[in-house]
Amino acid sequence: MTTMSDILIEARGLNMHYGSKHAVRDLSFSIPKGRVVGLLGHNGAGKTTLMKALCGLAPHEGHLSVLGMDPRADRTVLLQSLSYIPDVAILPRWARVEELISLMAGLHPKFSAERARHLLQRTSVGLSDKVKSLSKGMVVQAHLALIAAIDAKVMILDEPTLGLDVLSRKSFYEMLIDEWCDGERSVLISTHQVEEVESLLSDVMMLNEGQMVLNIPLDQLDQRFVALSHDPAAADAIAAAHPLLRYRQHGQQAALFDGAPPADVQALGQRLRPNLVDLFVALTRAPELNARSAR
Ligand SMILES: Nc1ncnc2c1ncn2[C@@H]1O[C@H](COP(=O)(O)OP(=O)(O)OP(=O)(O)O)[C@@H](O)[C@H]1O
Repeated sequence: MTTMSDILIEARGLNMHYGSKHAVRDLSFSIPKGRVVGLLGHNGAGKTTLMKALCGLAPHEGHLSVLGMDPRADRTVLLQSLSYIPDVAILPRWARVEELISLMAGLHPKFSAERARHLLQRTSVGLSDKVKSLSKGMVVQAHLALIAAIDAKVMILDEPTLGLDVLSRKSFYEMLIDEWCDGERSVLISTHQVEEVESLLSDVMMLNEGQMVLNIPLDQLDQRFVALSHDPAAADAIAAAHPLLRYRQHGQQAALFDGAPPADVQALGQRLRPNLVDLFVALTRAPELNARSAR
């Protein structure tokens, strides 16, 4: 059971604006310790904006607490226990990796140079390499090794594997999960690679046009959503039961329901495991569905 002291991040009635643009709308959620949370949403959904608020980089309205602090007012103290990798690479190109380690050791009280060197051994990045000589994937690995060497409680990663090939993405996530996640710390990751992160995540939050359309632990997906594969002959009866989404899986027609459809409809198909990609499509494509899905 999660207690109040386990909550690392809490938002209630969070709103954010850029001028007249309402980018984040009335979000309420909490992230306890020990979670790996995926933040999903189409381009412009509000993921980066929310992450900036969590790091104290953008003003917000409503209640927001990160590690018990107000991210805007307590930013300097908060950043000792919160690590953030933004969606743009920020490692200085002129520096050698070993110089970055010395720099971090001088700047951050919770940074361990020894740990950074250990983490770098998992990568193909050498200590004497200059950042400008590294490939995009190597820069991301080096960045994660530096950030994961900080003894923080929360890590915020904004599209960390953008532009990387599949092997680099895999080794990035392996390092994160093996070396940083310890059951106490939590990480929030925004990504468009929904399929790929599904097996890593403990929870998923989906944003659509600034609103939360789903916030659920992945092990509860099966309880809430019902996916059925069915014969073409049953299509009309299935459609009449108002599924969230009709799609094809393994060459068969399928339908996804929010909650169990009536027993006579369930009897028309075989139950499938709902996957995150289908849910994402269902909950973020049709605005009229979103209100009833955001329970
Ligand atoms: N500096 C800014 N000034 C004005 N509007 C902005 C600014 N930054 C973002 N927005 C707007 O706020 C909304 C949310 O943008 P945000 O960058 O948070 O989306 P995102 O989910 O991170 O998208 P992406 O997946 O493309 O990175 C969008 O409509 C965007 O145009």
